[in-house]
Amino acid sequence: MQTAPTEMTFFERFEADILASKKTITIRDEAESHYKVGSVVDVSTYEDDRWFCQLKILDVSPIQFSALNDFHAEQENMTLDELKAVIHDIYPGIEQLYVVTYQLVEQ
Ligand SMILES: CC(=O)Nc1cc[nH]c(=O)n1
Repeated sequence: MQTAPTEMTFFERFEADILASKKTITIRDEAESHYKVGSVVDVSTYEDDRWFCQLKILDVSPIQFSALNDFHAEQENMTLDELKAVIHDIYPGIEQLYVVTYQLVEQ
């Protein structure tokens, strides 16, 4: 049994959108999908491990790369083409992914 992670990292380029609640989901691979619904996680930048917020995990649901749609893109504050390119860059060739839906915890 795996323990649920209490931390999450994002690339710096996503920080402003997360803090403005314009990006309300993240799409991760299986290894990064074990978040517990209802938990609050500390969020840091991937590049320099700088803490910048807490997020409450609202949902974790499986999604196939080929099933990503405009609603996912809207929740990522991207076009669908941009989202698919980003996810393909981060997780090349991975079809089974997970949508992690979260809410910014106001500090
Ligand atoms: C660091 C990292 O993997 N960040 C990701 C990955 C997928 N989506 C996202 O928003 N951020």
